[in-house]
Amino acid sequence: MARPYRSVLYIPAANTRAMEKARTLPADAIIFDLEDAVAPAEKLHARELLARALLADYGGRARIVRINGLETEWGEADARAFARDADGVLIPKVSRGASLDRAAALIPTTPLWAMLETPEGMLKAAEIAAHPRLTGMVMGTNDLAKDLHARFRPDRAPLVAGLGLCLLAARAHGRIIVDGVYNAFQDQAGLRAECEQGRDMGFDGKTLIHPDQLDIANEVFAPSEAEIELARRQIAAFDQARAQGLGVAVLDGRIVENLHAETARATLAMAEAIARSAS
Ligand SMILES: CC(C)(COP(=O)(O)OP(=O)(O)OC[C@H]1O[C@@H](n2cnc3c(N)ncnc32)[C@H](O)[C@@H]1OP(=O)(O)O)[C@@H](O)C(=O)NCCC(=O)NCCSC(=O)C[C@H](O)C(=O)O
Ligand SMILES: [Mg+2]
Repeated sequence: MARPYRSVLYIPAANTRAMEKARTLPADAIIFDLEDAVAPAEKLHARELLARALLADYGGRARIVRINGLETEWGEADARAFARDADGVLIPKVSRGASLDRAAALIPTTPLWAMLETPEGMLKAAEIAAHPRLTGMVMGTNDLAKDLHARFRPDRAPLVAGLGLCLLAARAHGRIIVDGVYNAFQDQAGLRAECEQGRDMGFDGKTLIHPDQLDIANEVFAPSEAEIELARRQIAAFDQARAQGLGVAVLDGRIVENLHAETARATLAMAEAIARSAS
């Protein structure tokens, strides 16, 4: 069944106030971060705080834990601590498919997610996406820009090749894929433009760093009323054509074929999933 990942909010696991607040925020998913948002001196404390926080009710929000890399002194214990109590475990800086094998052994049943944020990860996106235990992919555009020596630009031109490779890989293997963060969390117009770019490329949603970014991501990544109405009309027109023994319908001067009807049905399924998650 379709599940929305329009808005995926990072929360530093050392921040108890933010973890509590997130229980009422309109996020489709939360990433509780033990990695880059937690200082080394706080790592063990953050792990304890997060274990306690996850006992609380987060409603329908997917609870994903970003652990420290398995090559670090904290990663393996993080993995063991959250192998059962999260809805997903997110492994940072995954650069090849085999990097997920160790995580898969430590975390036998909980869905695995991978951060795609290194140049090697872009080049190996297909083998990462093909890993049988993988559920979703998250773009780490800050780390990627750093490793590429790229500059931040509104059109994200330096990152587009990597974003595209990861999208191709995710779609080829049926994985969820969520775009990277927009750092200037008070710049609503810039966030909207970047969400629209990500949506148009094909991402399921955007990772976010501040509650003020939630409404824009939820709006941009949801089907609009006009899209829902068009989808209903496309399905009706196609069904009618089929009933007449035709393979193609024409609606508003455009063809509607089976593939368009499939997209229309996916649009309606997502709209229903969003409505369910809001109720
Ligand atoms: C960016 C922030 C440090 C700003 O924090 P702050 O100054 O406290 O913000 P506000 O005063 O405006 O906060 C208002 C209220 O909202 C709550 N809050 C703030 N942020 C969050 C959040 N992320 N989730 C839930 N709630 C949040 C505050 O507690 C205030 O509540 P109240 O007391 O009721 O008024 C801060 O937003 C922050 O730390 N954001 C997350 C940063 C983070 O997680 N970074 C790591 C992930 S990004 C990354 O690593 C990407 C990737 O790997 C890559 O390579 O690109
Ligand atoms: Mg990163």
